[in-house]
Amino acid sequence: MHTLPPALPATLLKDLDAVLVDLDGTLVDTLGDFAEALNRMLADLQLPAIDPQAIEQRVGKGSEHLLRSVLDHVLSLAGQAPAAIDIEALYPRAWERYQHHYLAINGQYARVYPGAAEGLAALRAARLRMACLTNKPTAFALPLLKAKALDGYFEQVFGGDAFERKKPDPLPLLKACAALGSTPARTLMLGDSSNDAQAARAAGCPVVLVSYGYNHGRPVREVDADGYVDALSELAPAA
Ligand SMILES: O=C(O)COP(=O)(O)O
Ligand SMILES: [Mg+2]
Repeated sequence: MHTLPPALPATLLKDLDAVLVDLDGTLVDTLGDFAEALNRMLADLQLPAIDPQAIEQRVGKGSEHLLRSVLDHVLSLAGQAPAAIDIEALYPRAWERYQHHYLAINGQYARVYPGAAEGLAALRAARLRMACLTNKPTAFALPLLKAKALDGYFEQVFGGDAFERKKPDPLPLLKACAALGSTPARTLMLGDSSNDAQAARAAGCPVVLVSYGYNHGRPVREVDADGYVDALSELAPAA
């Protein structure tokens, strides 16, 4: 089992007031939901389907980025030059269809990662204030958290549309810290990708990454962070 590196002091949780928790790839394995909603959307547009593996590498920078990247991928597979104009011409209908399908299946092809609820319970028991901070649209994040019985842990839920910019920009973290009445130095970011880590570093938040999520197809330990865990339950203080 991987243990926390020395860079993550055992006392880290004692030096915190708050925690910001990422959603996709950190709390919930949503790749099945992404695949189902994207492939239903692609079928509506009479475009070829996309493999979950190709989707996984494209998750993390929000739904608008995901959709453009998926359209670009399937158009090039279909032998069509991925001219920006094609994508932009398809985008409004793609977005409308994607939203429709995602909301219809939200959570049905997704599962909470082992140890995630236990980890959140431990953070709550440590009296830390908690917000969910995701690049997923708020309208997708709220029903997903509720469907997976994770909503009760969070005072606030900030989606990718909550602020002017998304992770890896530090702005969402800075605004979420302010909303929780905490300072970045005393607010831990828990995430799964370089987007979470870069945003945290730029905001001045400590950051711990899970090893099992979506990091654009790259090993997560390549990403600069204060620690890595194989399950959020590892954050529970040793008895
Ligand atoms: O929807 C995404 O692109 C990723 O969402 P996340 O920030 O919860 O990982
Ligand atoms: Mg994530």
